[in-house]
Amino acid sequence: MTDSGATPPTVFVLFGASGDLAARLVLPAFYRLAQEDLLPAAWQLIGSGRRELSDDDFRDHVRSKLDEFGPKPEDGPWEEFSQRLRFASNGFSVDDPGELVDAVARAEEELGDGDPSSVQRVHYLGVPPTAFEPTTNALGAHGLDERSRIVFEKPFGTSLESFHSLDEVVHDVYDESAIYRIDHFLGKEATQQLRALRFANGLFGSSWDRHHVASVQIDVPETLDVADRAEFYDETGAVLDMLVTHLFQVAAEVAMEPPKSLGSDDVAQARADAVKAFRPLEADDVVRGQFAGYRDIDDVPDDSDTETFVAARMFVDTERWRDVPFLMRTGKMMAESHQKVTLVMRDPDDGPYHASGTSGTGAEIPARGNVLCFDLSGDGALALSMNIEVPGSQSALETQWTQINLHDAGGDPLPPYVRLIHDILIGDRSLFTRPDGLEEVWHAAGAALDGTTPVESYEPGSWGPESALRLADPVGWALG
Ligand SMILES: NC(=O)C1=CN([C@@H]2O[C@H](COP(=O)(O)OP(=O)(O)OC[C@H]3O[C@@H](n4cnc5c(N)ncnc54)[C@H](OP(=O)(O)O)[C@@H]3O)[C@@H](O)[C@H]2O)C=CC1
Ligand SMILES: O=C1O[C@H](COP(=O)(O)O)[C@@H](O)[C@H](O)[C@H]1O
Repeated sequence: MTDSGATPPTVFVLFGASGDLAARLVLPAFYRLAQEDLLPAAWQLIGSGRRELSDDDFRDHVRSKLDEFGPKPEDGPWEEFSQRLRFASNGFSVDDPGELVDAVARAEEELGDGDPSSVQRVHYLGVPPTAFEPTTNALGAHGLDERSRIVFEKPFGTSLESFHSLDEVVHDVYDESAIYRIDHFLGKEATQQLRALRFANGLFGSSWDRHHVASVQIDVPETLDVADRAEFYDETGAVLDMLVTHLFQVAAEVAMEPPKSLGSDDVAQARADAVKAFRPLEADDVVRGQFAGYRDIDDVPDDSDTETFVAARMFVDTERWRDVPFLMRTGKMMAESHQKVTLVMRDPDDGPYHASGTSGTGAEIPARGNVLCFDLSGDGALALSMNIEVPGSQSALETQWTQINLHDAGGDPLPPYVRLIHDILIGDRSLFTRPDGLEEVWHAAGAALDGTTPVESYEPGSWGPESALRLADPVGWALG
């Protein structure tokens, strides 16, 4: 990890500073960066919001969120950290900049050591997608775009049309090189291991295709509820919140052709090319669901048709992946929480253990016995299952697992938001999405987004609607 001590003094403006994302992910990441000495030598964080808060109110808010979500602040380091927090009230729009312009000017006076224009600005839009365009326009209108990078949360647009409109607005104000579109699943350590495993190991690299892989599964069930962010969630739903964002980007990481290099442009190009090869989803390839009781949540309309679950079967139209289903599934209030990428390997076509084999052992190859699995959650892990002969039996085969936990492999695994915010501060764009890759997402989303598939009910604590199980036939889901 590069020390960002050499980066210029920075004022980091966090729009949506009172929200769920800020509380659970961005503020904890910032605190961790401070503790690991990975922030610029001089910095301030200005929270921005429509409500009226003093700097001290905001500090209390941040402290309470760190107490809740960690890392737990200790008194000394907290004092030092909290002195750098400010809040700019009364929103920020083209017509009314609220307190933000003045707050940024003050921060730059304090940080710039006599030269406020030496201070770099980072604007982080942790607000709902509907606020992306107006906030970007306001940055341009009030001159805060100068010397700045801008960071968008996902989803970047909610349809092909809104993607184009947002992309145009953003490029009117910003050059592409200053734009960082976050998809934090790309920042997970285990997602990056997909590349290492495949390109640094002949065994796996040579098996990474339709001749060896029966199905690719990207499975992110969550036991999590949505009650804390019901208003946002009901406008968004699982397709936009997870499928066409995180799950598609991870699918592109699996499906990509070898990039020319591991440099940021080549990797982003390979990912974008993979998305271009996604075949648009048809109605038969998509199951949407809503958990029973969802409509009883405060802020959810009684007749809401928002999906809290989606499963999709996608094909990637490249020679490498022809006819291999990429199965994706995610939902709230499900039976278990996981974030797994699984390559279910094909059984041998022939040979003594094959059903038509002549070994006479009678041993059957266990279903889904040879599987490569990446656990994206936490610090990440890789696991491989193999069919072995039960010692001494000479006839029975059973499946055994071996696992590597990434935190045992040395190094310093960082949570994705810590890694990505650090990359923004030092200007490394390799783990961020590009407009060419994102535009194709809207074509590939097809029937998942066009409302042609019904929303089926499922029981909280289950694996989603029954019909989602059938999508995975004949291989079946590796989880559940
Ligand atoms: N929560 C999560 O786990 C994740 C969220 N994201 C993305 O982060 C973004 C924010 O999500 P989240 O924090 O959950 O959402 P919230 O609903 O919690 O909204 C964040 C904050 O944005 C402000 N806000 C709300 N509406 C508007 C508006 N129309 N104009 C300006 N500001 C507004 C509010 O602050 P105030 O009232 O003070 O102005 C609110 O507290 C979304 O794009 C989401 O997709 C991405 C990954 C994970
Ligand atoms: O972006 C989102 O991601 C989280 C899951 O990711 P995690 O890394 O925080 O576990 C998901 O719960 C949320 O709905 C979504 O907005």
